[in-house]
This record gives sequence, C-alpha cells and structure tokens, in this order.
Amino acid sequence: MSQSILILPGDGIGPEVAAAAKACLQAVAELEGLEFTFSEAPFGGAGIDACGEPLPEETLRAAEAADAIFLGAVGGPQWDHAPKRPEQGLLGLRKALGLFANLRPVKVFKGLEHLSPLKEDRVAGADVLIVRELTGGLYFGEKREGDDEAFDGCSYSRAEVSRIAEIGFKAAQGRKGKLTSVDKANVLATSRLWRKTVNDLSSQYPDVTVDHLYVDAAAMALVTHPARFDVIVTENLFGDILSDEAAVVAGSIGLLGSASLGASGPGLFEPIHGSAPDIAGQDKANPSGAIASAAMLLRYGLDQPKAADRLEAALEAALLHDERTADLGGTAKGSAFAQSVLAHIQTAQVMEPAQ
Ligand SMILES: NC(=O)c1ccc[n+]([C@@H]2O[C@H](COP(=O)([O-])OP(=O)(O)OC[C@H]3O[C@@H](n4cnc5c(N)ncnc54)[C@H](O)[C@@H]3O)[C@@H](O)[C@H]2O)c1
Ligand SMILES: CC(C)[C@H](C(=O)O)[C@@H](O)C(=O)O
Ligand SMILES: [Mg+2]
Repeated sequence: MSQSILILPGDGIGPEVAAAAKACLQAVAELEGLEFTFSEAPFGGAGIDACGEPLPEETLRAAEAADAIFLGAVGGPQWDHAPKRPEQGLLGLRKALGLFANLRPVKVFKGLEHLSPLKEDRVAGADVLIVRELTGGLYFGEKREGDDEAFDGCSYSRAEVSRIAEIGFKAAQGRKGKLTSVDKANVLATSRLWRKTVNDLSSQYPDVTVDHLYVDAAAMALVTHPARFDVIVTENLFGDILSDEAAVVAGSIGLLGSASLGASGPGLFEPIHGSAPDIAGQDKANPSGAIASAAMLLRYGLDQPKAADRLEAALEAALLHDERTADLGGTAKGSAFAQSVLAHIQTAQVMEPAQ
C-alpha cells in the first residue's frame, strides 16, 4: 500500500534541504520495498507569494489528507514588513493539525564529539530528547499590538500540561528513565501549574525519576553538563530556545531534526533550523537536520522503523567518514553531503527486527 508524503519546501534554504530529504526517502523506499507518493504545496513566504496566505487553504487540505508532512523551513526578510508573516503559516498548521508534541532529539555520536565548540569530554555521551509543548503558551495566547504598548498572554490548562508531560514520561520509560521538567515556577503562574501537574502524574510512572529545573538554570546546565539529561519536557517558548541552544552541544543547528505529533492524524517533520537567508541559494546548507527529520517521518509518521534505522545509520556514517559542510568546519557543499548520505543508504548495516 502506498503512503503519501506532502512536502512543504518553504523558503530560503528550505527547498534545498527538502530536496535532500526527499532523495533520501526515495532511496530508502526503493531498498526497503516501500511505496511512497510525494506531492508539494506552497507554504510560508512561498504561500504568500503564490496565494496571498502563508497557509493557503489548499495546502491545509493537502496536509490533512497526507500520511505525513515534511517541511523545509519558512521565513525571510522579504516578508518581514508584509501584513502576513510566513511564521504564521507554521503556527497555523501546528494548531490546525493539533500537533501539540514536538520531539527534538540531540545526540552526540561517538567519534563526533569534536564537532561541538564545547569541550569534548563535556559533550561525550550527551543524548537528550527535548519534548516541547507546541500548541499553547505565549505563542497562542491573546495578543494586542499597539505602537506604545503590546501584550502577549500566556495560559496553560492542566489538560494541556498533562498530555505533553505524559509524552515525556513515556519517552523516558523507553530511554534512561529520567525526566527533567523545565519551568519558571519561581515567577510564572503557568509554570507553577506545570510543575504541580508533572508532580501529580509522577506517581503513575514509578520507574521514571523526575526532577525540576528553572529554565535559566537548565540553559546553563545544557551546555555545562549536557550528559546529565535524558528527557526534558517543557513549554512552547522555553523548548524553542533550549533546542537551539542544545544544537551547540551537537555541533550545529544544521544537524537537528524534529517531529511534531498530535493525538491522531498526520505528523509534521522539520529540521529545527530556520530558512537561513544568509546562506540561501549558495548550496551551503547542511541537510543533516532535514535528513534526520526524514528518518523521524519514517519512524513516527509512517511506522517504518527499519527504513528509519537505515537512514539514521547512513547519516551517521556520512558524518563520521565523509567531508562535512561548512557549519561543521568542512568544505562540502550541501548537495555533495547529501550524495554521501545517499551512498551510505545503499550500504548501511541495519539489524533485522527480532522475530
Ligand atoms: N521551522 C522554521 O521554519 C523556522 C525555524 C526557525 C526560524 N525560522 C525563520 O527563519 C528565518 C531566519 O531565522 P534565523 O536566522 O533566526 O535562524 P536560522 O535557523 O535560519 O539561522 C541561524 C543561523 O544558523 C545557520 N543555519 C541554519 N540552518 C543551517 C543549516 N542547515 N546549515 C548551515 N547553517 C545553518 C544560518 O546560516 C544562521 O547563521 C526567520 O524568518 C525565522 O522566523 C523558521
Ligand atoms: C519560526 C518559528 C515560529 C518556530 C518556533 O518558534 O516554533 C521556529 O523557531 C521553530 O523552532 O520551529
Ligand atoms: Mg526555533
């Protein structure tokens, strides 16, 4: 049976990294005997240019109908003063599809510790999963924007906190059994509800050790002791900031992928970086984060774990053995690095699942 993948290339380096991800998905599908049908739709700045909307109605319909959605990136200075912003399309899509759970893994592979600007012994063994709440908090609160005063409201309900905390607890159960909840409960009412809700749930997960950190302390610990973390669960804005910071632990923002999942329906898979207008159109973008997102699309979006393993193994092999892109100190063009990954897809060693 064919599975449908909607690609939203977006803006800036989005189309470049989306092309790399699509090529990898096609190569993996051929080797694993899978059938994917691809379609594309305008989104973000490209949606504004084509249809006057960052999330055109037809794009939303196509997204709802797809089995999984891949996004490159949106945004760019040409839309900074437009009445509508490309980023509104992204927030609108997350909300419309109910994608409340954003998984952002950050892993330092053995042999690649030197890619981080941090000390190698600090980042060695770091393997963190950031579970970011994605449809609440400051991003979606009441907004008022005037010339002399502006307002962004932040609200969280117990139900919203519970459902994302449960994702965090379950993820920790499948990993090292440690959940760190990050908030600002010394100042924010929403954070006090967050902390209480996480604590109330913890009795249902006796095999998970829970600790709490204020977000300022967590920001420091992420770069001083990244290996102390297993799963981090946090609200929308804190998760956005901490995941870009965590990219430093891995070596580049160009390395990290993400999955945005709801209770049902298609997931959205995108690198955590933006449209990088400073390097767009120069074939400099590292496609690794997009390829890692494609692997997450296979794992979480299409339930194809073997294909996901193959793609992840190929990406790791290319990062270990081949010329890397400029953000990682190498000289490879983005497309050349993508070719390296494609070559490793053919040879990647993948364990057969246990019978
Ligand atoms: N999910 C998304 O689509 C998303 C995410 C973040 C930012 N944005 C948007 O992107 C635009 C630019 O934002 P920004 O500059 O703050 O963040 P950015 O992530 O686009 O770029 C930050 C820095 O990282 C570099 N970089 C990013 N991705 C890279 C890659 N794959 N390879 C090599 N280097 C890479 C860029 O060159 C830049 O120096 C803005 O309009 C912003 O709103 C979109
Ligand atoms: C572009 C922006 C709306 C988005 C966010 O803040 O969620 C981005 O920074 C991300 O991390 O996906
Ligand atoms: Mg971000």
